[in-house]
Amino acid sequence: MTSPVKVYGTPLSTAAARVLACLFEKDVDFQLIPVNLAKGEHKKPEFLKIQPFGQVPAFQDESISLFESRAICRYICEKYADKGNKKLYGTNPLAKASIDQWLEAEGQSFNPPSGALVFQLAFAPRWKIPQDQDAIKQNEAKLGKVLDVYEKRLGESRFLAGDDFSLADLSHLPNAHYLVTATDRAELITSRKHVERWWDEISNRDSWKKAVELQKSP
Ligand SMILES: N[C@@H](CCC(=O)N[C@@H](CS)C(=O)NCC(=O)O)C(=O)O
Repeated sequence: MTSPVKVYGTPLSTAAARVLACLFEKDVDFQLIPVNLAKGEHKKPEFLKIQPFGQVPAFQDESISLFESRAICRYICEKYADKGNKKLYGTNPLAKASIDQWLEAEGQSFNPPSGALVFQLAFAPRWKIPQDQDAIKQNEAKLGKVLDVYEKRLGESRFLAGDDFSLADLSHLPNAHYLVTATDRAELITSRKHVERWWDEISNRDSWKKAVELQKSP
């Protein structure tokens, strides 16, 4: 019997939540090994051996040890191609290319401004860090422009990469979730008809609901 894959991190981390949602979508058993960021466990030498940048998540499966959430998700999809949602990372080069394109758009265009807004609006107040109003204004404007592109795309296509829910859609869930549920800028998503329809559909997937459930008892 093979042992479950290991995820090091906390489900409250957006990057770790991406990997957890992917594992649920692929129906792959995992063991979550808590890393307490508040206690600085991610900067300890033992952890730096598996994540040299000192960030969560880190991941281990048999002899492989990986970091970077999107790379981990791609590995899970390739290694466990026959399990769970088989279309999550496409089944042919054309589908994969489109998924990769929107996965890159998430990492390069959506994540920076949405991550900055989530940090400023949801986490800075919790951690008693002063909010940077200029950063909020600039990132809100940047994210608005990105979401205008998404609005057009999602007016033509049910999901970002086509007719099927994919890793590209899944990868947006953690930041979008905090934006909608933990900031007062939910309208960035809900004021755009097609983006809102997409958000409703992807955030109601069982895989994401299970990842959110884990956040309640991290
Ligand atoms: N690009 C990385 C980002 C990882 C990341 O930023 N993790 C955050 C939590 S969401 C973290 O560990 N922050 C603590 C730190 O940077 O010291 C990934 O996708 O895995």
